[in-house]
Amino acid sequence: MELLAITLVCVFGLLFHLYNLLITKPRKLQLALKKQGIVGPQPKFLLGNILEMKKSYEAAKKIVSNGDVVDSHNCGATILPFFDQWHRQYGEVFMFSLGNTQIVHVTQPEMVREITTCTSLDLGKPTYQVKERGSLLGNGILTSNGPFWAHQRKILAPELYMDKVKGMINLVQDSALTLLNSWNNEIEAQGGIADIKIDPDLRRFSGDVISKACFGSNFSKGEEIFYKLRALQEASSRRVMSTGIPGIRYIPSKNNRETWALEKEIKALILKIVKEKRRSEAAPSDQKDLLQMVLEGATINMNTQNAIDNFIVDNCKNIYLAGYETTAVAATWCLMLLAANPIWQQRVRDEVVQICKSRIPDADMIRQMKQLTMVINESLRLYPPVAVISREALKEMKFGEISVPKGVNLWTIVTTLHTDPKIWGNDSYKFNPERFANGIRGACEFPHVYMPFGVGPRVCLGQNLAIVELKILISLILTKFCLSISPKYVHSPALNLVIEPGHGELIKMSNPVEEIVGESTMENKQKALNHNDFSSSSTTDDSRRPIDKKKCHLFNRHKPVHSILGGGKLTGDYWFVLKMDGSVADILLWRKKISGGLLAGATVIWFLFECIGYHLLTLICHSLIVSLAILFFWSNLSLFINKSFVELPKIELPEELWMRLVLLLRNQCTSAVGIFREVASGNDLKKFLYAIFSLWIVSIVGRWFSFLTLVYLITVMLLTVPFLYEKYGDQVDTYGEMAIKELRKQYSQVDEKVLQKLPIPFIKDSKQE
Ligand code: HEM
Repeated sequence: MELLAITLVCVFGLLFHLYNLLITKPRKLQLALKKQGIVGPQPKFLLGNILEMKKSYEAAKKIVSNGDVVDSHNCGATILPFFDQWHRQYGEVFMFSLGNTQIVHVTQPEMVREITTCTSLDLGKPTYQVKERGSLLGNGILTSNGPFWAHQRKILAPELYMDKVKGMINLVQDSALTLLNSWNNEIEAQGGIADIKIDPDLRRFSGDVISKACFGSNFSKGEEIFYKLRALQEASSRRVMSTGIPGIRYIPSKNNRETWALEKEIKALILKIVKEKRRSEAAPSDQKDLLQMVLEGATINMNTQNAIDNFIVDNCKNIYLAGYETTAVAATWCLMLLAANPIWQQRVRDEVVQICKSRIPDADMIRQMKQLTMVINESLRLYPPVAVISREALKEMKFGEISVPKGVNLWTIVTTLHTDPKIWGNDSYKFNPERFANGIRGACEFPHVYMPFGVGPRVCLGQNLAIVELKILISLILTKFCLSISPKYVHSPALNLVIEPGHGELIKMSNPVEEIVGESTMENKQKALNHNDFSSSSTTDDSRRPIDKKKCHLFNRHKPVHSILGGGKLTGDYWFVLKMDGSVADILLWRKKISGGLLAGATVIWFLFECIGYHLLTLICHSLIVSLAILFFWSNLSLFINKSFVELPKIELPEELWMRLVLLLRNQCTSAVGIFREVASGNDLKKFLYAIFSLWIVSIVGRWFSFLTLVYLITVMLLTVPFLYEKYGDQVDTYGEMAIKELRKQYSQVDEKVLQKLPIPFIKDSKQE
């Protein structure tokens, strides 16, 4: 009897709770809003307006366009079509429901300003997000509220300030070069022009950057986390349209089971990295990565190990998710817009070439890129990765004339605000970066409605890093490739937590020369020729002029000397040697001050050993004696004068540089062995004779000089011949061609009179060929 009574009380209690949750509470909130004149579409029991939204979304998705018609960019009409319709019907402020969650839609500029810049902790991230995306985001910085959020922001923010981001530029450059290298290989493999699906590659790029920024030297392990997070994100976005339906996240459906398994695996992977990091803490490093900051923050105000673990795991996931997908889609849309607008593409390319002058863009250079900034701003206006900024009133609050009851959500639709013709003018759906010529203030009447990175206290923490990534990547891509929209591209923006191309992003990419030759004017062709190679930038300096393909060049070369010497070359497996290859070319062509120093150093060494008769070991010992004596006396003298000990700087040889050197040496040795094999294989008589002749010449020259003099002469030649050849290439080419013709004549005479008469069969074959 007692048991029956308890069961009945429990059942009635549950029913009452459900009635309150599903009917009374939403009705109360709707009534409170209605009283203030806020209306909206009629919600259905349990689902609210979800079915209507789903139907409208599916209908809009069917209207897709191909690459030829990407000239109007109303992506809001495809991804959030119901808002357009409700906006027209109910005005700038209206309400709707997602399940039992009540939402007020706001696009009225003044009210938007009040909401987004509100600093009260009573306005926070919607609580339904924590429930719905708990497995993806946990209670990290993106979803948490109140003092816990403020604590997380305090820990993470300083790590993403501009001065820290400047320290990450190297890793952004490296990741960008890896991407360019892979595209270059693909284009070369397909004969100079290729349709490339850029979005997965761009995700890999931004994931790579975040992995390195987050996990430092452990970044390779971050890759596995990255793939699992992507899968978790896909599983979570499949649930977007069931947002707000109570209890649905507890049902062990296939999707939910997949989500739970991934969540567990990701947690285990992150904690494994943390464990390894703690173990290696015996040798603390000055360079703190983001994970290090999270680890230090986790120990403050946390009582249990589980709370510490959750803090670490949630924030790692949050940074990853906040940073990689958003930046990747931002880059994707920006490249799509540049591919569809060749004039802007060329404008930005010209600017980059002029600023970078054959160097890889750095912090200072990207700061000067005004045209690129305008293009990125316009791209983020038309395709903001984050479509909705949402908040929840955690207590009753007032915005303008409207009193917002506790529990009501406020949604600001970024796509609507970014394309409203009343704010941006009649061309609001067109790509026109010129509108940002005078910055954001000059572009629209209400600058605060431009919010690709949000505004106010919860503004994006990673915007500096994102902009640096975008600028470095896009500037490098434009100087290396020419972009156009592939005919196979289907323009269909889709909402999967971020706004992304629904069918992927296909861009036709080619070496700039080939592309423009095919479809544009001679003037463009000449311009593109100037941009043929990243390292051979277009400048007024005659020594860097582009190669004229019609003219005969020595050894039939069709590339500038700098490029032949390896400058900006993007092939080969060891992409990280690239930067050094570029530097070698710069040094040989006297584009770096070090060239003079090298020549002078080589001359001094040669003079000491060869002319004065100094010995290597003696020189090393004498140098060490002098430097040790100077430092010893200086340390003691400074102690005497300043009364403080002068500590000598700790010198650590950079591991990366040594790796590069060793790899470069290994590559050169491998290619030398390859050439030896090829010549020795007996297939090419001409090559064989060239090799024998060259070695014979070297053996004679070797007899005339000592080894050191020979090395010195080679150094002098390396530092003078390419430089002089680049400067006086035309004259050298003319005389060189004459000399080669003469040599060929002599060779054919020898061939006819001697070689053909020898009874060796392959000589005759080679002649026929
Ligand atoms: C183009 C790239 C990016 C875009 C468009 C973007 C956009 C945004 C937006 C709109 C918000 C604010 C959401 C709101 O107010 O509710 C935000 C927050 C945030 N973003 Fe980004 N983001 C980008 C890149 C990054 C990167 C690279 C990182 C980290 C490395 C990052 C870390 C964060 C964090 C931690 C927050 C939460 C701030 C808080 O709630 O206090 N974002 N982002």
